[in-house]
Amino acid sequence: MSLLEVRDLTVTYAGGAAAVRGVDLRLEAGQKLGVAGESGCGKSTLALALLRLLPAGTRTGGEILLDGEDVLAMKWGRLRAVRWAGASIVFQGAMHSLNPVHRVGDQIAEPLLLHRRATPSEARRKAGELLEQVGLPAARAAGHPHELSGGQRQRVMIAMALACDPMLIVADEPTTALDVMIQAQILRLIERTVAGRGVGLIMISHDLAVLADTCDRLAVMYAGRVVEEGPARRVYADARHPYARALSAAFPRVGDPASRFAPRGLAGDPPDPAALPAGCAFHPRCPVALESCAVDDPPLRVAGAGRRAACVRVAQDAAEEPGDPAPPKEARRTTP
Ligand SMILES: Nc1ncnc2c1ncn2[C@@H]1O[C@H](COP(=O)(O)OP(=O)(O)OP(=O)(O)O)[C@@H](O)[C@H]1O
Repeated sequence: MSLLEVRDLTVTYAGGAAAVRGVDLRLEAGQKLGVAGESGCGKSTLALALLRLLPAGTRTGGEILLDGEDVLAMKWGRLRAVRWAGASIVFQGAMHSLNPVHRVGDQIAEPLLLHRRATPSEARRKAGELLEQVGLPAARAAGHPHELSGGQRQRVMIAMALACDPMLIVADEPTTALDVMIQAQILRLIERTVAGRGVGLIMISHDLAVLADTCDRLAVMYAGRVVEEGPARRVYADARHPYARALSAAFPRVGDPASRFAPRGLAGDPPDPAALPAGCAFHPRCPVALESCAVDDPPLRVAGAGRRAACVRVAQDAAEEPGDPAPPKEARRTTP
């Protein structure tokens, strides 16, 4: 049994925005899965859905099996027990996630008091240990969030996420608000933390390069769907879906002078999730779209060893070259 299995997940906001559409994902214990995509593609919605933190009135469908148990079907009491202890989330802006009026140590101790039935002195001691594990002096526990830098606050968020030894950590743009040096430190901290404990990690970012460097596998989302999924470095270096290829071309590669000349960005904007185009949602922006793409919306299909992509052209090539096909030649020439 996988640590996490997401089956045909759909999320529709009260106003009708279909933010996540039929997402299937799987994560094994100790594995790191990156989820990438442009702003508005549904990454944060997916993260919130995993812990059932979506706003009231949002409709969900499908299954989110965490260690075999469906998060979407859990009774309220069970769900409360699973949050922090089964799965925890690290959000982007730690200043907004931490309570400004409470001491840092008390905030780390709170999940321990609630979920681990720790005594106040045990929880305080553990909070100090957790701070040291994320590279902060235990004495920082006595401080308030405004006394810490952005990077230090993000370390506190990671300490909180670890407090109850969850099986799964979901990190939603954990380093986006930080400068590049601190970003690298926090990424290494997350990697070490996950590796040392064997927990699963889902890391969400618009930055494919960061995910390729940090994660084992990568899922690329577009308009609420996963359009490509596979081993992280291979998806980054040689994406099969035209959107994933455009996204990876938007990030220059160190040591690859040719990539400096790769076209940046994609023409047009992602579609409004409340008014999606017919067929493949990417077809109006796709440089290699066929006529049928305005009608057909292909599912994820095998696109090489351990890889899947949702593009009619990839499916054609996969049929011609079973095993590990090259990306469509025409598409490669015209990378957007
Ligand atoms: N509470 C909400 N009510 C209605 N629509 C929402 C709500 N939250 C998000 N959306 C819409 O759902 C879509 C997906 O948003 P989401 O925040 O999941 O995307 P994202 O990929 O995480 O983007 P970003 O990187 O900008 O955070 C967007 O079109 C967004 O406007």
